[in-house]
Amino acid sequence: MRTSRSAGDPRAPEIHAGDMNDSPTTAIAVSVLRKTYGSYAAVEDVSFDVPHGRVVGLLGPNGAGKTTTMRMLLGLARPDAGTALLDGTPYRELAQPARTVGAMLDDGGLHPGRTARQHLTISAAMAGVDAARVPAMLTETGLGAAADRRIGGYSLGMRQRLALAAALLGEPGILVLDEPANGLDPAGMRWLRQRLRAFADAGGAVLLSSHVLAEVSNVADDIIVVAQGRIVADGPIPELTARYGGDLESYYLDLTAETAEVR
Ligand SMILES: Nc1ncnc2c1ncn2[C@@H]1O[C@H](COP(=O)(O)OP(=O)(O)OP(=O)(O)O)[C@@H](O)[C@H]1O
Repeated sequence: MRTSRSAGDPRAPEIHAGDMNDSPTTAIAVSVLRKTYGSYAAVEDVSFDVPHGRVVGLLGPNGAGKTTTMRMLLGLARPDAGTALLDGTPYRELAQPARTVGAMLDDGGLHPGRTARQHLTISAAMAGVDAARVPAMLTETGLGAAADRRIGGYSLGMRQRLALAAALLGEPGILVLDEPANGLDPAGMRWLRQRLRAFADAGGAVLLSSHVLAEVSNVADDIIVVAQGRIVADGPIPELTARYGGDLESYYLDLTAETAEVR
């Protein structure tokens, strides 16, 4: 279970300490995480947990600290303080990272001169995953027909599909996805929504960031809202938005109105 749930006043901070137990139901445990760039605090005392079986949307204005939080979770940025654990272990200490967590950040280091098939085959080898999964992932993400074309000629949505295929390659139990729906066509969005739902229903945990609130409403169970590096709300969408008739956009815009200015 998550550590803190409170509908309360939607403007009231709902900050809570992360649950540091290593219960097998806790997929992601972030505790008092902090990251500064010079004297600038991009992430300040951020704590939350994501249990297995849930899809959690990480929301916040531009520059709020979402990507920085995900980068620390994935061992790509070193926290100044705090911990970020995946199934109880920091990313850098995972024995087989690709089997624990699938990630989609930025463009995932896609090489324009390679084909999607080559990219996934190399990714599989690096992750210690059976390359036999590659054709299935290409088909599942709708890239079968484009698999042998160079990535340099791919559209944004095609690159997103490929990044998702790479994230799913190791059959991980956790997904950390930064703006996964960005550029996807309606069929791609529906596929993603259904795939993430099925993933969570089978016991997987998903943390995804998005600015498309309607899409988050459709796919996520819970949301975490960050503003200016701090968590300002955390809980199930129906509870948090009850006073807004379930309208996530109205709730979110009200909550973040005072922090809408990009830092
Ligand atoms: N390497 C860096 N050096 C300096 N500042 C950085 C660096 N990375 C991030 N920041 C700053 O930290 C803050 C948080 O950035 P971050 O990318 O985490 O925001 P975000 O919530 O993901 O935003 P967006 O919705 O626009 O993607 C921003 O003000 C950003 O400029």
